Amino acid sequence: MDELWMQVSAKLEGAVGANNHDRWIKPLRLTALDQGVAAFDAPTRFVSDWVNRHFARQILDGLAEASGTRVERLRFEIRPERVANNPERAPADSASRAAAPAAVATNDLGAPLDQRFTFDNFVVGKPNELAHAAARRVAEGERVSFNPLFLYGGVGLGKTHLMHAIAHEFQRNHPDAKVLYLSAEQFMYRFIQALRESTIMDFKEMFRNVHLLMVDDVQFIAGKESTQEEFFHTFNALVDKGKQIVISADRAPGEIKGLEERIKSRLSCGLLVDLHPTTYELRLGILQSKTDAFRAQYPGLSIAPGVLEFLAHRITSNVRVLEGALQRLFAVANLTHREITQDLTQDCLADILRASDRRVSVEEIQRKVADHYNIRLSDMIGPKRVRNVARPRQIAMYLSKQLTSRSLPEIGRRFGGRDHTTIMHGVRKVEELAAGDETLAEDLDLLRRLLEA
Ligand SMILES: Nc1ncnc2c1ncn2[C@@H]1O[C@H](COP(=O)(O)OP(=O)(O)OP(=O)(O)O)[C@@H](O)[C@H]1O
Repeated sequence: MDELWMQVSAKLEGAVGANNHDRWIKPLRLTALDQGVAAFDAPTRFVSDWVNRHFARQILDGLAEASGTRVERLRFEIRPERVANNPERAPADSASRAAAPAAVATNDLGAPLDQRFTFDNFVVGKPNELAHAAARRVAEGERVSFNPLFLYGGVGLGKTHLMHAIAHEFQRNHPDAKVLYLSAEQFMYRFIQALRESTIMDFKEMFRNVHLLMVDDVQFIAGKESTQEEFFHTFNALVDKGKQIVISADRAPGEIKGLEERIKSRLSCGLLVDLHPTTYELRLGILQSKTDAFRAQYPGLSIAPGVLEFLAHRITSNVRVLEGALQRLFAVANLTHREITQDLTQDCLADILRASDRRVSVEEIQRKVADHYNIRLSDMIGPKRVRNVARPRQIAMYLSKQLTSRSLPEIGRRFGGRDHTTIMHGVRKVEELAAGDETLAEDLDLLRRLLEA
């Protein structure tokens, strides 16, 4: 059984992510597989219920595939003494953290905190500077100046990252304080569990004894009346005691439909800060910082000039997608022992790039570049080879390759029917020159921004 489970568990890591895997799958032990029922030992009821709700399908499929038999049901027995890695008892000492840098339970009452989500790893720019400053202030924990701090903004813009950073820093400044970070979904789940098990008093006490409560994705409780009621009381009790609360949501309290008015108004009492969509500069900063981290992980990999700028320009949806793109790029380059070039980037990220295609046209690029260098638009496609015409033309070729998803032959056709090798030569030439020529690099940056606007 152990061997079978090891095999399935390893596969599940890819499907559910390392954090979930560490927290929920690893603590389970498969004890029997009989007549379509898989029996497990689990450390707590909370873990088994969570697994049942969130990962049952993947576990059933994984077991069926690995065992070659039909598996239809999961059964759990709560045996904390029999499972090796009980997350609820995970030690929070620094040695164990060093061994598992990605996820660890410093936050033993709530969800695990990601060790990578710190203030040091958070890149600050115009769109998030206010949120970052407010988060820093709360993390000092000196006095409660605004309660709650309400962070909101679109998907993948860093709300969770900032909340974890606050939790880490607050705990560092106040080692004895109880910090509780959890998602609104977990809040609801724990509340229902407490009702079911008649442990509501314990539940209330647990929440009311924390020094810092952080609830992520609060929009989740919209429309869930009794959870809202309980949340409201917890919230008031903590505010009355002068304890800090941090909340995040995908939109401002007033815009969350299905949220009671009194909760909206309570949530709006403190400081509301908005994480704005990223700018080109912030995206580039984040990419540079993540690249430094990846370099440590993949020593020896090199990245050609212009690739990060290309990604920052083209992937504008959110930071999670940007990060995923870079991660994929490093993994592929590592596996294939290749340098990360523009070509590799376009091959390996074709799907992501297509999805966030900015639809800048080659014609528009030619027009802007011709204006910038004061040459005629017709020279872009004409045959002139003098330097003051040929160089801007190569720059336009380079930008066309960077900013559009056109292939080299397609770009060639738009430059007066030139061959794709001529375009490739132009692109390479500009890459080489930009690496050593600051004025050219600045020109490219400016043109990119003009085209992005
Ligand atoms: N300014 C930043 N600097 C560094 N990394 C960032 C920044 N903003 C976001 N990230 C990274 O982007 C990813 C997504 O961020 P996070 O999970 O905090 O987003 P979110 O706003 O909570 O999104 P969701 O609404 O989906 O929960 C994380 O890996 C995070 O580290």
